[in-house]
Amino acid sequence: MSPYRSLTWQIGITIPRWQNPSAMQQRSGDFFQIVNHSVPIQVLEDVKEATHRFFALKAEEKRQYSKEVSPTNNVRYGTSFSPQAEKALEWKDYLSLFYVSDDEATASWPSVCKDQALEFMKKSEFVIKRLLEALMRRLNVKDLDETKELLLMGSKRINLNYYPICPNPELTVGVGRHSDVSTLTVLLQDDIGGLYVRKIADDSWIHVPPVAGSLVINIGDALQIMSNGRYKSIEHRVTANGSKNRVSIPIFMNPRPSEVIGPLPEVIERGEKPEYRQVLYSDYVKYFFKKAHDGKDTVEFAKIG
Ligand SMILES: COc1cc(/C=C/C(=O)SCCNC(=O)CCNC(=O)[C@H](O)C(C)(C)COP(=O)(O)OP(=O)(O)OC[C@H]2O[C@@H](n3cnc4c(N)ncnc43)[C@H](O)[C@@H]2OP(=O)(O)O)ccc1O
Ligand SMILES: O=C(O)CCC(=O)C(=O)O
Ligand SMILES: [Fe+2]
Repeated sequence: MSPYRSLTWQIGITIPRWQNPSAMQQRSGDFFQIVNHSVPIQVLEDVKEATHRFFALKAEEKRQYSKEVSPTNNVRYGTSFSPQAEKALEWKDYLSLFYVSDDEATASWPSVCKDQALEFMKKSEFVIKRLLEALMRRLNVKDLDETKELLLMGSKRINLNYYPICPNPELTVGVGRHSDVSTLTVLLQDDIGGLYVRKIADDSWIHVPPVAGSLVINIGDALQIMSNGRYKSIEHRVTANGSKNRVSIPIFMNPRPSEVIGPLPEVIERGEKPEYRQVLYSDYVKYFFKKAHDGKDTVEFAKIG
């Protein structure tokens, strides 16, 4: 049994103590969806609405947050993933908001969406911590103390993704195949569909059906590295849609950029061979953003041998 499978079992029995039972709604490989997660449904609805509101702004209003002119690196509006490196652009616009503090967010995030984005982040923290605690227990890490908490979730980023109707959806993608560079990603999708995850066993793709009120949980590369490969970040992609606009809102929980990450001491203390070297997290993220989406290749950056 993979550690992740037993984690999903663990969550199934742990969640009744935080909120309600029936946490596990859908699960496929290393992705799963949770319901009864304690984030109020209204908060989810509000942030989806706020996302539509931001992308409905006039082009010149949105453009003031683009990389070229945004007064802060913490707010970035753009198209596709890494346009300078891509042969063809992805059919997606995004607003990426890096969390520094409530005051900074209030001062610099766009007013049409900042309250709703902040509220979604804050209300998700409880479930994220419980998930990380459960994941850590399987790695022999008993306590999520302050140092571990900073290592796992010392920096947070929320993206508002907008996938406009595409006239020729078969000719492009919404998001190319990739794994997230986060520790853990909590993703809210709307009811349109189009997110697929890759099944490790046979290389096939599984659609992640929208489930009302659910959150998709996705393990990222940072946790793959810290768990010495016991947890695997999952490859995923999004198709373009020929008839409907779609939004999704991922919250990426990350190590701080200045953190050096590698297999956790608790994982390798019994002589297990480290599969990954120690890497500065900001170097890892810069490497990710430098190239077009390329499946799970980013993690090779940290692989030994
Ligand atoms: C957009 O489609 C996406 C996005 C994603 C995103 C996933 C994540 O964000 S996971 C969490 C990432 N980790 C962090 O945010 C950690 C904290 N941040 C940092 O450490 C730094 O911001 C940095 C990422 C290391 C970059 O900092 P800096 O050294 O100041 O360099 P920059 O000039 O700002 O950026 C370098 C290069 O990367 C591009 N870039 C940076 N941030 C983003 C962003 N949020 N979204 C898109 N691109 C970004 C930036 O444009 C620069 O490119 P140049 O061409 O200008 O060199 C997952 C999947 C998707 O499809
Ligand atoms: O839109 C989605 O469902 C997924 C988006 C995604 O993978 C990302 O932003 O990293
Ligand atoms: Fe992703």
